Amino acid sequence: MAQLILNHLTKDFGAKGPGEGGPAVSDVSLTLRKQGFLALLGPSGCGKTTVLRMIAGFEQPTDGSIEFGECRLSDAVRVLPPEKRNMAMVFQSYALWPHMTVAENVGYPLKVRRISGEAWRSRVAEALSLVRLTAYADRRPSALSGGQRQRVALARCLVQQPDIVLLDEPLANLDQHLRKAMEETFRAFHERSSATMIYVTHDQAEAMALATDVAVMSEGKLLQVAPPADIYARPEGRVVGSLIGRGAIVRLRLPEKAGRQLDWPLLQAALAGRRSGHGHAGEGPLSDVLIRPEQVHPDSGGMPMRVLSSVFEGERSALTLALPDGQSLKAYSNKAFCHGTEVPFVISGGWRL
Ligand SMILES: Nc1ncnc2c1ncn2[C@@H]1O[C@H](COP(=O)(O)OP(=O)(O)OP(=O)(O)O)[C@@H](O)[C@H]1O
Repeated sequence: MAQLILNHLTKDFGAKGPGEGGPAVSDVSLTLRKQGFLALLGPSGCGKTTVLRMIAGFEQPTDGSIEFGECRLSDAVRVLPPEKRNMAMVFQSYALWPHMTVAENVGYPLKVRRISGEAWRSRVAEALSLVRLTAYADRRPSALSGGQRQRVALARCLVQQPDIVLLDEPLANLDQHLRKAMEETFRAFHERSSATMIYVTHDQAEAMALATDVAVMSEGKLLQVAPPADIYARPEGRVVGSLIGRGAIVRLRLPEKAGRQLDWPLLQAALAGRRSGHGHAGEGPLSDVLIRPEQVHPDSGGMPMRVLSSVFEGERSALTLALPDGQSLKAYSNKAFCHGTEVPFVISGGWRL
């Protein structure tokens, strides 16, 4: 299977309204892992859908190119039309034909390719079985739930045996419970299809749960691409640090030679403005430090922090704490704390962004 490569991809719609100016997508370069599952994550308007539409062939880049193996799919001069790319796209709206049955909807792309008879029946049956809709083959989409409709859209995608599957917020219209169930379906779909998948979402938990790689975009630019565990542990910069996972970003003066992975003695010294093994903390340049809630623990030997809020979340409570200098932190605890109490906490680690 060939690799998809985005090469300095740029799209400028030429819009110059108030607050606008830069290109929708700016100089995005990315080599997708073969048969990988890439989640494209970022706030609304950061250019995710525009990247997806350029990959699909619906938009032409203003600059840069898209390659699939040896084949150039798009650049500022030429665009291979969508129907000539072996790609399938799944939309938020499912885009099913209301007058066709589930089986007819799923088999439609095969009909377009003039596949009929036994070959048609067996491929449709296989795709329906994968999304667990065999019993619904003769229903119309109007007689299905939202999750079932999305599974029809997935089966229609699978039946085409595409090289690349593009998914634009496919779970956005489903409730939380169904989204979780559908994540399983997507995983099975990915394993079964051996296609490279690109999944646009602004839900970081969904991205982390599904993807082999997460790409974070902001204001048209690609900020970081890494496997979920890496991007969680070592985010680059404030935007990625605040988008991925829960956590607090605090500003601390750190010695010049402090690394990026910070331990409690160094953090404690920086918070108290004391000398640490790395030099004099509390006097170096100000740095952004990401502290995850699971790194903050109540400990009698810790630093006193004020509990600003304690929210019961079932398996634990989520706390908001105020550091002695007023900055806030998040923590998890099995024990509830009263608002306003001072409790000693230790911060087992932090990551300098
Ligand atoms: N056809 C178009 N003409 C002009 N501007 C456009 C067009 N399509 C998108 N844009 C602009 O490009 C920018 C990126 O839009 P895009 O839809 O790619 O963002 P997104 O990250 O997918 O957002 P969302 O999560 O809200 O769907 C936005 O500022 C948008 O207004």
